[in-house]
Amino acid sequence: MRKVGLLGGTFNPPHIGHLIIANEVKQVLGLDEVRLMPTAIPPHKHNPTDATPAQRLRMVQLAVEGADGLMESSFEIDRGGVSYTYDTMRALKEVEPETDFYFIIGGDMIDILPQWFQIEALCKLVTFVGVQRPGSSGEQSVIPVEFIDIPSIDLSSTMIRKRTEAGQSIQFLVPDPVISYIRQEGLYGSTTAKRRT
Ligand SMILES: Nc1ncnc2c1ncn2[C@@H]1O[C@H](COP(=O)(O)OP(=O)(O)OP(=O)(O)O)[C@@H](O)[C@H]1O
Ligand SMILES: O=C(O)c1ccc[n+]([C@@H]2O[C@H](COP(=O)([O-])O)[C@@H](O)[C@H]2O)c1
Repeated sequence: MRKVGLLGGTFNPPHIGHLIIANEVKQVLGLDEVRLMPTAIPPHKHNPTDATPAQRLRMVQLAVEGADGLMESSFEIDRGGVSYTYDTMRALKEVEPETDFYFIIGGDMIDILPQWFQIEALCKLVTFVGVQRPGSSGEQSVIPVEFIDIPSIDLSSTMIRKRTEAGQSIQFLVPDPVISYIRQEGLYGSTTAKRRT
């Protein structure tokens, strides 16, 4: 059986927290690969209007370029609509019945896991892997989650958007090719921030 990690997210934009989590979990669980999979429409979040699904997918591609064992997945964006993980996993299991999937979630997600669509059936399709996130409650979940100890990273896409909007540097927080893309596309108000990032 192949062991594949999935890090689903909005990735608006991707940041080094995403890459560190994916890489740490891959190493600790001995996964063959981890796929960063941007949602089409996120189920429990405002649908981003500042970056399109195609732009978020492109940023994820640029973020994982050259990273050993990390790759992007366009599976949810290709499907379109609201990206319920249960629907995704049922579809993925049909395409790859011989793969064991490990779905990675940060501490903030663990808190709302019981409210996910078809959560009990979903638990039979994936192993949830939890990583801590500053500001979220510790390693407790009513849903079975395998917790993994990784360096805690106090970073979010919201912080990156705010810094960009304010013309502050996002260097080292976001991979360089993604920073260039953000500028090129004028995302998050970056046209005014150009000289300072
Ligand atoms: N710094 C972090 N530490 C732990 N988990 C994280 C971190 N950043 C993101 N994650 C996890 O990665 C997944 C995808 O996150 P997402 O793309 O929504 O980024 P975000 O930083 O949470 O975005 P936003 O600030 O826009 O809400 C989620 O499971 C989230 O909990
Ligand atoms: O399926 C659900 O009900 C569900 C509810 C909330 C979040 N998720 C998934 O969790 C991942 C992280 O979500 P987000 O909102 O932090 O980008 C992403 O892959 C979402 O599709 C899934």
